[in-house]
Amino acid sequence: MKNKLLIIGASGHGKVVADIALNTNRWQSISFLDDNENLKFSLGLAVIGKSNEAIRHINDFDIFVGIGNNAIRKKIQESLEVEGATIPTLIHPNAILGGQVEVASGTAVMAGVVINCSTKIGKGCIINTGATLDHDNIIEDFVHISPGVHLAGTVNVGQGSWLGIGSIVSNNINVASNSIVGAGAVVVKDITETGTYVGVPARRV
Ligand SMILES: CC(=O)SCCNC(=O)CCNC(=O)[C@H](O)C(C)(C)COP(=O)(O)OP(=O)(O)OC[C@H]1O[C@@H](n2cnc3c(N)ncnc32)[C@H](O)[C@@H]1OP(=O)(O)O
Repeated sequence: MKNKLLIIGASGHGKVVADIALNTNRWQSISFLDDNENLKFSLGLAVIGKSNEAIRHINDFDIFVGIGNNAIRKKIQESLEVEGATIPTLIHPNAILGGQVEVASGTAVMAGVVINCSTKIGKGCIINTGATLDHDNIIEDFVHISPGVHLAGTVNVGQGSWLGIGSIVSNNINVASNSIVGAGAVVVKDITETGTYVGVPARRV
């Protein structure tokens, strides 16, 4: 671990990521890279360059991808991994994690999240504000669990999926990779085909 953190992406999601980092008191300095040339500061922290300049900072900074889009976050994190960047996990001090919970690198766990025991979260995920993930869940890499989502026990969410705000997944359900579950949807059956699912009960659109 280094004493400086660089966050790629200084807009909404990047700011929340920075806010977690500030709350952990792990880094002496935190700054951003962002492609918006007009953005000089975000959350009072300096934007020091563009996202394609990350590699040159690898020896001096831990680097975290603060971009909400799953596919873009995956692409950038994987290129950083190839270059040997140190990619931390960011867990808000007011998140509650049970026993034998694993959270991989590049994943952000926001304030108010509860993750119950024996759940595994992959790399580059977003576990957003106030979401609850119960026991024995498996969340694969580069998933976004939006604010206020509730996952019951033994739910598997495939790589790259996005569960929209306030959605619910019942127990023992599998969600196929790269699926989208709409805001407020309730998933009561396995999602076996990648697609967009909305409503109560959730149906493909
Ligand atoms: C901190 C943060 O901000 S994290 C981000 C949180 N944001 C979210 O979670 C947003 C989640 N997004 C959604 O729910 C979106 O509506 C999506 C992704 C499911 C669909 O978006 P799009 O692909 O643009 O679909 P579109 O808006 O064209 O809707 C298609 C149809 O599905 C319906 N629909 C869309 N979303 C939903 C939903 N959540 N529930 C029920 N019906 C829906 C629309 O009304 C429309 O129906 P119609 O054809 O009869 O008019």
